[in-house]
Amino acid sequence: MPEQTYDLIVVGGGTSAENVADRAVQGGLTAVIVESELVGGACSYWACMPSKALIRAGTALAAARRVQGAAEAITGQLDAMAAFSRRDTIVHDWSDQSQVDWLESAGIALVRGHGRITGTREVTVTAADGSTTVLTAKHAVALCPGSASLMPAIPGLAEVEPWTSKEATSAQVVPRTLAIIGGGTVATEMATAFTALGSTVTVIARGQLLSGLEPFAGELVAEALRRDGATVLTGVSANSATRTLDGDIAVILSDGRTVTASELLVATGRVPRTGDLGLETVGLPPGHWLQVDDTLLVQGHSPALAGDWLYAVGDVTNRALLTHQGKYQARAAGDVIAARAAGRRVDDAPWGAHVATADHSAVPQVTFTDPEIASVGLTQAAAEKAGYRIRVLDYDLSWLGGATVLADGYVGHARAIVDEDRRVLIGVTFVGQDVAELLHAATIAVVGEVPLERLWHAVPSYPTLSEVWLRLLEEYGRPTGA
Ligand SMILES: Cc1cc2nc3c(=O)[nH]c(=O)nc-3n(C[C@H](O)[C@H](O)[C@H](O)COP(=O)(O)OP(=O)(O)OC[C@H]3O[C@@H](n4cnc5c(N)ncnc54)[C@H](O)[C@@H]3O)c2cc1C
Ligand SMILES: NC(=O)c1ccc[n+]([C@@H]2O[C@H](COP(=O)([O-])OP(=O)(O)OC[C@H]3O[C@@H](n4cnc5c(N)ncnc54)[C@H](O)[C@@H]3O)[C@@H](O)[C@H]2O)c1
Repeated sequence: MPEQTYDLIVVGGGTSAENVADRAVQGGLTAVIVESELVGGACSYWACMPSKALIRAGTALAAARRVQGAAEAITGQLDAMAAFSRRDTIVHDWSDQSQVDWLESAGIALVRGHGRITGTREVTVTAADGSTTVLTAKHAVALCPGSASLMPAIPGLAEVEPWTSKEATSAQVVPRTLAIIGGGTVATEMATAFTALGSTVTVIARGQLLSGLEPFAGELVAEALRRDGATVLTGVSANSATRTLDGDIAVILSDGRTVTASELLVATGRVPRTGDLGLETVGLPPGHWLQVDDTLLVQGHSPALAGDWLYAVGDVTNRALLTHQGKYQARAAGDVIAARAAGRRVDDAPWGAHVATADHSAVPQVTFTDPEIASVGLTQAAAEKAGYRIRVLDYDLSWLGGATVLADGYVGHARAIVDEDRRVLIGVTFVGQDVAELLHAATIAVVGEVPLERLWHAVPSYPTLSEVWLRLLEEYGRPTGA
């Protein structure tokens, strides 16, 4: 059985893993990544990139339709096959060669196969042909196995073999009719994509759409999906599923209705890929999310965890299931692993170089529906629950000169949450066409705890959507200088 030794072993080869390894190597360590499928992970091949590629054809067309003069030039239909082809190019036809080349250029070793912890600082990799390699880490092991689709225990569901996000994002045909169970990010984004591609879509959501965000976000998205021909059912659950004689899937709802569709997508959240990771060998329960501290060290009471050697990064921590947030955690983890290995000072105070402080209070997210949703920090409800003394600022984006120029009949809304005790922003949400690129300014304001008085000096250009910043400040009231 071959054996290899590295300073750092990273299990999983997604975006989080790549960034942990890269930072550790830049910090002077040797690192190996263990990957059982495609280097680059979910984001590149089954999640962010293909889903955004599928959505883009529809939103580009819709944007042109909203500009008199441009709309007249649209004489044909959206070409779904061409959209699939563009998606295939964007995911490199599911080849990870370019990412493998990048690993090599970054000085990171790769072992293909399924990794399992088999002891303290030890990972055994089983390759596709059954052969095994034992890897030993001098300093640390970082677990980055990501997450998988949650399949709820609905009678008949497994038997009808529904799509998960993986089948939806890699689809090669447009289903005539598509039912979607779930009302979160995947459900609303895929409803947006497949409605534009030509499916007749029915969303089955047990609550309101996008219930973790400001309520107006889900309401505007539901309104837009209905306008575009989708059916959005809220406050109903799927009780069972079955195949009909003609091969369709029938979903029986809690209110007695039946939704029949040629495909069914289940988009009800994620589970950690920790069931077969060897966690039991170090006293951790398999199948659970991994608890970490802000330096991404796995928390637990087992003596096998002594010596600060086991880290977890990305979805598996259940902190914020987003590519950019996993990469942020990874930069901190890679740097702190290198610092601890070299006996250098660890900068673990809040907002220090070696901690993922933003996970708690400033997570940005764009939901690529039409209208888009861009949000960071706390919603009004979350801020109230956390006990902040807040003021809520609302503004209708359609009143902006920038919106008037951007699109005829622009629909959108902004909300900012002010912490009245510190007079800083703790949450911002924008909903509307092209608001994604507004988000980073909000993230900087929240992370930087920029006083409202200073924000008056950040002058937005006219006529752009960013003038919403001025309007929100005016809603709050201009400082008098008295
Ligand atoms: C449909 C969809 C769309 C999304 N869109 C966005 C978006 O637009 N923006 C955004 O920020 N986030 C988005 N996300 C979330 C984003 O995809 C994840 O947060 C991100 O991919 C997580 O990265 P990760 O490195 O933690 O895990 P992953 O990317 O899942 O990587 C884990 C890797 O580990 C490998 N692996 C697992 N176990 C083992 C093992 N034992 N041995 C060897 N290898 C193993 C897997 O094969 C996989 O390649 C989306 C998610 C979905 C489902
Ligand atoms: N643009 C983006 O950044 C983007 C896009 C897609 C996914 N993601 C990430 O991927 C993660 C997974 O997305 P998701 O949409 O699967 O999860 P989610 O948590 O966003 O939504 C899950 C939905 O399923 C519903 N649900 C849960 N259990 C159910 C059940 N038993 N029956 C019926 N409904 C049920 C919930 O009420 C919720 O509406 C998210 O956390 C998100 O951060 C991000």
